[in-house]
Amino acid sequence: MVARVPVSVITGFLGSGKTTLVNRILKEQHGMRIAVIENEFGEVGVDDGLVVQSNEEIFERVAKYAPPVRGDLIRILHKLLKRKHAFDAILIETTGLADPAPVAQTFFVDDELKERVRLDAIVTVVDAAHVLQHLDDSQIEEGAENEAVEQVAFADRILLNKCDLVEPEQLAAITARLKGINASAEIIRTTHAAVDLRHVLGIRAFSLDRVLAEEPDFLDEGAEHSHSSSVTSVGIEAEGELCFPKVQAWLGNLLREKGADIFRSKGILCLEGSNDKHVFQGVHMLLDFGSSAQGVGRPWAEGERRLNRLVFIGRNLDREELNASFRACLAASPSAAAE
Ligand SMILES: Nc1nc2c(ncn2[C@@H]2O[C@H](COP(=O)(O)OP(=O)(O)OP(=O)(O)O)[C@@H](O)[C@H]2O)c(=O)[nH]1
Repeated sequence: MVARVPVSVITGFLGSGKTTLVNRILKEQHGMRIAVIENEFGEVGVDDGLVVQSNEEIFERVAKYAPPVRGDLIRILHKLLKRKHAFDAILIETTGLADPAPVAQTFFVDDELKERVRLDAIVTVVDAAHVLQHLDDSQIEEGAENEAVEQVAFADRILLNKCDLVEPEQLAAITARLKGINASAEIIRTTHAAVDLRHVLGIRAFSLDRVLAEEPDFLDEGAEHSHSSSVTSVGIEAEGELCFPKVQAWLGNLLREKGADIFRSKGILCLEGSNDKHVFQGVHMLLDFGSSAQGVGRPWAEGERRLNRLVFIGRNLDREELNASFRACLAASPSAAAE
């Protein structure tokens, strides 16, 4: 019998470090051919510009799937398995708002997939700086699931990431809290998702029995789970060069004032006077800028249309206001000139 291809599901809340982990896996010299399947939440895809491109043959960034996930995901996996060159491993990165259960279920409901692939583990990346706030989120509607809790509960392994941002005593308290939700998953502390890949890939940690003990309707395809609908996204896609000091001031003020509600923001930016691709990454109030010149994201490809692409994910987002304040940062915009 041909060995089944191991699949790792990388989950974790918005901004916890999933892409950082995937990039790390792709850059490592492990000699494996790895297929990556990504799922983005929101109208404007930004991650394709943020995932590293490996110059080796090991990585094929295959496809994106859109929620609702399962049908799409099954189709993508079938397509993957038809390829001539087999993959040694498949990584599925979920959106930060995904419940990992339907993704995991995919591997048990489709007969052909059951024979060809096996779910190796659900790896949950946790943001040490924000996890308690997400686990204790009081704004989730009555009866809806808290995805942050689900992601921890379903984990076979937890990467407690961003340890650089919190004090050691806090780490101990967070670890105790995570163990309270999931006593069996091993917790590995990381910064920038730096982990020995042997602790993440090929670990054979997923146990259907354990999941069924906790969630008896796991294999019931019709089982309905209610998800919070109060979190939405606003995407902005526009041509034009931006004035960097204005963008900095705009995003800095926006996240300072509304960062409690804006869980995640990120974008690819074209800046006035620069040929590099610039990116920003926001997680609540924390904001970082980088550029392809610094090795962040990919540079503009020859002939690539230079588009600014931004996405904001959170609650109470004001689409018009976000669009208007973005436009005010365009270098040649009338409103920018009027300031
Ligand atoms: N200080 C600090 N920042 C980190 C760490 N890990 C990741 N980051 C930063 O956190 C931001 C979000 O990281 P990503 O890897 O994009 O997070 P993600 O989970 O893929 O985000 P979404 O897919 O949007 O949900 C980026 O700016 C990272 O550079 C860490 O350990 N410490």
